[in-house]
Amino acid sequence: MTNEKKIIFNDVTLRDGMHAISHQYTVEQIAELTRLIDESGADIIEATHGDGLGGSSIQYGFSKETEKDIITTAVENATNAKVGVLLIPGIGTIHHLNNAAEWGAQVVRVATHCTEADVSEQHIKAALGLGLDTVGFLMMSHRAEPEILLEEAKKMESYGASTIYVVDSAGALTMDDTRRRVALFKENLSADIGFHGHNNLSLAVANSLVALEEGASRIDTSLAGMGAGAGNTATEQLVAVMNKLGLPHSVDLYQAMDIAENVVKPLMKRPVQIDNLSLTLGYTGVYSSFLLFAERAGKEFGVDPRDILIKLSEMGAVGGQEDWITGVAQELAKAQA
Ligand SMILES: CC[C@H](O)CC(=O)C(=O)O
Ligand SMILES: [Mn+2]
Repeated sequence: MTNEKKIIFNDVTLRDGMHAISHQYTVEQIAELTRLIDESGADIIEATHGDGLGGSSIQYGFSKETEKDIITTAVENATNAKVGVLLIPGIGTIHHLNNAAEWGAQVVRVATHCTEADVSEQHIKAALGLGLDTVGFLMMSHRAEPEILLEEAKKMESYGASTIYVVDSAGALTMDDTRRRVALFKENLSADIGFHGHNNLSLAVANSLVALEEGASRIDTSLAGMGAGAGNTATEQLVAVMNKLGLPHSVDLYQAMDIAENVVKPLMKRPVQIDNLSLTLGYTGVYSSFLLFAERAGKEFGVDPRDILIKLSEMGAVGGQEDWITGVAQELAKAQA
């Protein structure tokens, strides 16, 4: 690998990690984690509801703290790292974005389904107008062939995004799938490239390394993998491998290990791990954040949550369609009876 430029670490423990605890971080936990993640050397700390700005709702689950408290707490406790937010157009609006910038957020990732980049135009332009580091985030990237994904990435680049992400929301990409997508971006975009992985098929670290090999310069990680499904690329694991490979970055391995072990793992109510359900997410290509919803619906209606996920995959469910889950569980229960 020939990366000479420092790889930017975008920590998502306080955003994707929200999914794993149904968005229940307290301001005290956000303050402590921000301080520790900042001290460990991460470059960007993303902090919002798991579904981004405006996500706290009956549809996605209410967060414990207000959006303002989440963002301002992160901003007040980050000394070196920039604080970032996620914005899914339609869930969050430009009004939310204006607030986030006023509260001190410096990075925004405008996230769309991988074939819907056109809905990001006004949000990307608004973010640029606010002077934010503006990133395009193509969710469920496994659902678009590399050439189609590139066309969508080009749209985000044309709107002004300076970094574009391949996002493996379902943890469904194989290493070759990742390589083809990132390599095509590298050949055809002038924007920087990022990769966001989930570990449902146990490939998050491997896919992140492949992305780095192909020229990605930003990488998403979370401590102990704290994130949706089987979690994200675990910071401490990726750092250990990058150190062995001599890849440049600024995260301290022991600090990352200690925060993961002593602070983040004790917060997990349900272990963030590869189990039958999270493996099914990766295997069938279903949104990682559907895990807890499917598990709950399975219990409520007496059906195997794997069957719920398989049905959602057949239906082509995308992020934001959490409301389908109860209906699917009900139908399966009826068919079973
Ligand atoms: C629902 C938003 C989602 O969690 C964004 C993300 O991290 C992903 O698509 O993986
Ligand atoms: Mn994610």
